[in-house]
Amino acid sequence: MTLRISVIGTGYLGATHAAAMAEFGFEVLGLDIDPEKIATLTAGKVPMYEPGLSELLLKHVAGHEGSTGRLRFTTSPQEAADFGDVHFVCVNTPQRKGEFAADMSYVDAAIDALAPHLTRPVLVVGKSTVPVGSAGRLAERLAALAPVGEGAELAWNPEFLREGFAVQDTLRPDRIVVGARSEHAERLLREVYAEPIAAGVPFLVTDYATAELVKTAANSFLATKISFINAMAEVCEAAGADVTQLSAALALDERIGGKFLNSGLGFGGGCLPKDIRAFMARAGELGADQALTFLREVDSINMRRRSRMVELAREQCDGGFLGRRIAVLGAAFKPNSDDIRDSPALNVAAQIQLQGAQVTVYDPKAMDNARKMFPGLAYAPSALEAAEGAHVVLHLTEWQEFRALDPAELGAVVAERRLLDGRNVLDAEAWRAAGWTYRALGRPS
Ligand SMILES: NC(=O)c1ccc[n+]([C@@H]2O[C@H](COP(=O)([O-])OP(=O)(O)OC[C@H]3O[C@@H](n4cnc5c(N)ncnc54)[C@H](O)[C@@H]3O)[C@@H](O)[C@H]2O)c1
Ligand SMILES: O=c1ccn([C@@H]2O[C@H](COP(=O)(O)OP(=O)(O)O[C@H]3O[C@H](CO)[C@@H](O)[C@H](O)[C@H]3O)[C@@H](O)[C@H]2O)c(=O)[nH]1
Repeated sequence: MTLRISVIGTGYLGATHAAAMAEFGFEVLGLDIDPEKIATLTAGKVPMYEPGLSELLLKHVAGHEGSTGRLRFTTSPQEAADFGDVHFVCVNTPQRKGEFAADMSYVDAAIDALAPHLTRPVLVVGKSTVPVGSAGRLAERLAALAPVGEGAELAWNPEFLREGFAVQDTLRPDRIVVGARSEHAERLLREVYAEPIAAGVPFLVTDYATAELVKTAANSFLATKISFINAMAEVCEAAGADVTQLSAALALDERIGGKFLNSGLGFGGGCLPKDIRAFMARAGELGADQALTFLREVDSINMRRRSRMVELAREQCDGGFLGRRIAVLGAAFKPNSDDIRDSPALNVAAQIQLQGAQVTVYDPKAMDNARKMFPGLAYAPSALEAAEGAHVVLHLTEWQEFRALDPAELGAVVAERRLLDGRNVLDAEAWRAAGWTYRALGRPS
């Protein structure tokens, strides 16, 4: 009999994971505490923007014409407990308010809601990003609360998907890492991931702590690489050098590589910033804080990008924002996503608005989320309309749509042709040729 899988938490990670499990051929039940999200998913709609996810959902959500019917959703933990042989925990682990540490209350609540209904042996698999040591603690909590006791086993299987590529990263990840305490758990997860394993995806089995650490170490490395190139951008700016040429040259060294070496406004989102901070906090608890002091620097370099961009915008406004109109292109923390969690673009927009400018934002997909979180900013339905009457245009999220903008067309509607490229991807020469002042972080003016 094929495995039945429940996915607890159907946000960016869980909704994609649930659809991918259905694509692998399993019967899947998604569980969330948010009834609106569950209603949307049940209607075959994706509550966020993630390329390819809508198609995958419609292919599998029960009750839709032509669907396999393998994917359903619920708000009842008891239904999920009765249904699943394997339960994936995909709930949020945000940064605690006013602290660096991760807020584990959602993971704890998910286990507490599921466990009392577990009356037969099952495998609970953590996918959320958690501080090292959490899996050991949760395994005990689970066995203590489940009527089946240690028959409710825990494994840890961190997730490495990138937003914007979530579907392909879930169906064919670079690697599958599993922290497991028994051969039974390993066997079940090999069955779950039989398809990617058959396609050659490496399947690594470790203890709990190592599996948890692979995740936080990977995100720390990625964040460090971005902050490294942004630190170089600061030096380039001081020395009159060009960081884009520098990174292109570094990238040709195969040992360094060009991925995650794009300088600009730095990293944001619901993962890298909070994950490096939670990692530092956890290392401190473990007495290993010295090992990660460099991450403090990685974080500060990253946050300095945002203030430097505000400064550069002020310089372009001849020293003062009062009464100036600023157009901000981009609100999502990265292109191909509507996610605005810790978005560098919106952080810069809000700072500039606070300092007296009139800021108008446009983003291809993140407008609704941005409006909810930053109701004080103005929004326009297109890049062209956002730019109307602007004294400075800020390009802060590198959507393909912005690369295709016509500098002459935009030039016709702005008050002044001043462009700040926060992502170092626009064609400086083309903009300058159309009469624009083009400035970017870490590049000569
Ligand atoms: N977003 C990503 O790209 C990504 C990638 C890898 C890992 N992660 C990690 O995965 C976890 C989830 O991230 P996300 O971006 O999907 O978050 P999210 O906020 O989009 O989704 C979390 C979902 O869990 C639900 N939830 C909260 N408590 C619940 C409970 N007790 N029972 C059922 N549902 C509950 C919420 O309502 C929400 O829908 C985090 O730990 C994150 O660090 C995220
Ligand atoms: O060269 C680069 C690459 C990225 N970024 C920025 O870094 C942030 C994060 O980008 P990315 O890592 O692509 O997005 P996420 O979807 O947040 O994915 C990261 O966080 C996830 C959640 O933990 C992990 O699963 C992924 O492996 C990890 O890449 C964004 O603001 C990007 O604009 C740069 O500034 N320069």
